[in-house]
Amino acid sequence: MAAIQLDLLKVSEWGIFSDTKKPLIIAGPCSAESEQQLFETARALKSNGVNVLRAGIWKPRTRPNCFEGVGADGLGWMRRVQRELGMKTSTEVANVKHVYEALKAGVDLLWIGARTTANPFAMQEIADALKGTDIPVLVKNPVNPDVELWIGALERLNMAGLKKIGVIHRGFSTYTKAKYRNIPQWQIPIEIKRRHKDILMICDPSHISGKREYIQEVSQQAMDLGFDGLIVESHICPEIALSDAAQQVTPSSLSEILSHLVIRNVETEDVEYKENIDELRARIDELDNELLQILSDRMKVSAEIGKYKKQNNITILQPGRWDKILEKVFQKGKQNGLSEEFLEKVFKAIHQASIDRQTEIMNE
Ligand SMILES: C=C(O[C@@H]1C=C(C(=O)O)C=C[C@H]1O)C(=O)O
Repeated sequence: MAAIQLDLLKVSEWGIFSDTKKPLIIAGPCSAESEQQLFETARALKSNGVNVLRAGIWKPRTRPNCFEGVGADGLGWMRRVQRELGMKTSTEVANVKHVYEALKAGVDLLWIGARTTANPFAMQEIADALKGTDIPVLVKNPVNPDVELWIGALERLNMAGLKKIGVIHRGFSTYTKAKYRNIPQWQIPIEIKRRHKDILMICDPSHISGKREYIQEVSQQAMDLGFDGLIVESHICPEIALSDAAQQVTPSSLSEILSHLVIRNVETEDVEYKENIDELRARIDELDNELLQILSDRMKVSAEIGKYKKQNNITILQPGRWDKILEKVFQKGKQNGLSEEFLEKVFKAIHQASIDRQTEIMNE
């Protein structure tokens, strides 16, 4: 299907962030647990310059019998935060009932959780329920690394007339034990940015990290990749949090993390920088041309091999040969400072394309 260009309103016109200088910050507890916990956290965040509070009211938990949020009671506490602290508030909605209750309670911004984004039926129902409103909505990536599903959710909201739409990158579920709770796979949000240059991009370092000690590095990486802001889980007393205790930070640790962030520019007018970068990019362009020529030559040889295999009734896949290639590539790569992880991705893609070409030949 052809890409739909989203009709978006700039974040400066959302009426949410008083200052749209990067990084935009949304912070607050994973869950609203009590009026006191929510209010004290909000007050501490506010005194550290945070103006948009986040809090989960309905918590989609993986297993039953976990704390599943305080429900509609928490919406009243959010109202108090708006009234007494002058902060904006945000929460997650996962179904039509949540949408109506959050709208009725005057929540300022909604976000869609990863499990909901992954479900087009739920997304369509939510989009229909939001029709006629102009509330800002941030869409978390689906749990699986599927760019189309993520964009599909944005398109459903946009087609319902919402223009204050952005994304939250919270990483992707994994079966394997990895450093981070949800692996970032940065190429997925990078692809979103490539297709929708003006979309607001927020990173959720808390859910990517799973542990508070990694929040700084993930936040910095997000800034270096041009994200507009961060949504961070912050709790007045993380140790006793009812959900996600290991990844929440106190409001003062959050300030500390933010104060260490280096915010870089996308471009500069500096003439010398521009000249030098142009020269280096010309070299990259030349190398890319060589790379393309080499890939094309390799594919031609693979096609010849395919024809020869067909004549001799030989299988396309040759596991022994493929294993030797990988082994040699890893060894040479090591001497040239290229990681196995990187080379494995590149050569697996090349091998697959080579097999696809030979399959076409076999079927001719
Ligand atoms: C090209 C061949 O066919 C397949 C593709 C390979 C490749 O692209 O390097 C290697 C082994 C085979 O699985 C071959 O048999 O050499």
